[in-house]
Amino acid sequence: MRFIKMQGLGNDYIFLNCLEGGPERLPELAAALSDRHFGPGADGLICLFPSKRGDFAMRMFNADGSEGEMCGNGIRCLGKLIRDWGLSDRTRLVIETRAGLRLVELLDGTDRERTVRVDMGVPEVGTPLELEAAGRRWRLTPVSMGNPHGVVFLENMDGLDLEMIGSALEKHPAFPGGINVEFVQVSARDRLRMRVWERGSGETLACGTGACAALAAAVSAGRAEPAAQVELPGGLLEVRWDRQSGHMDLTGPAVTVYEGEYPWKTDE
Ligand SMILES: N[C@@H](CCC[C@H](N)C(=O)O)C(=O)O
Repeated sequence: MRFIKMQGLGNDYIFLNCLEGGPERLPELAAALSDRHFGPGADGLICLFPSKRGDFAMRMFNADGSEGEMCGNGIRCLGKLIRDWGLSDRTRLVIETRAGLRLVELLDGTDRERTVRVDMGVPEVGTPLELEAAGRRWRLTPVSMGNPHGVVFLENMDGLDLEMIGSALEKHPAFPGGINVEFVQVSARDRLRMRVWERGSGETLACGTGACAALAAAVSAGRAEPAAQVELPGGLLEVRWDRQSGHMDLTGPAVTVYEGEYPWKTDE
């Protein structure tokens, strides 16, 4: 089975072309491909499918095989890949996700790396909650970007035990389906520093939907302007919230890493 590995700010995924039908047992395959010791290694799997509502459809699976609704870094990579595979020469593509239709716009770039902008839809910001996790109380703002997030503001992120606190909040009983958790330090009104613990994948170097959730929570709390840079361990994402339409857009890189073959037997 042929695959391509790509990354956006180090948030890396294995991509499969499933336009003619995908392999069986996708959740199990996602976990096998994502394994960083016994497989190619990635934060998850993204599959390209045909769509009746958009130009193409995408399904994304986390490293543990669970299926997510949307992936901001992954959809940018998929936009580049559709062009690289010669499936479309358009620079604007509508991609169907489990979170709805998303417009992907290919900007400048090379064969290896391209800047891509995505209309991420309208964020839904909930009322902040006080939660007990890992022996402490946390104030968390729930945000839906089509997938569930919880944003925690910190004065200083140095020394944060992301694995312990992130995993406790991810699986908190208040969120039966789990959440992605963003820890955010507001460095300036147009710059946020963020670390993320992703549902089903653990710590990742970046998260596109998470960066949008962080800005939506920060603007709603009066802490930031609606256009900001989000600084992640993997690099910078540009996020802009158009307060008139309510839509947020996300701009960042999409990078091809390598192409490979994986011995996946469909009859196992
Ligand atoms: N890394 C992604 C988000 C991936 C989905 C997530 N783990 C979930 O289960 O919702 C991004 O760039 O948005």
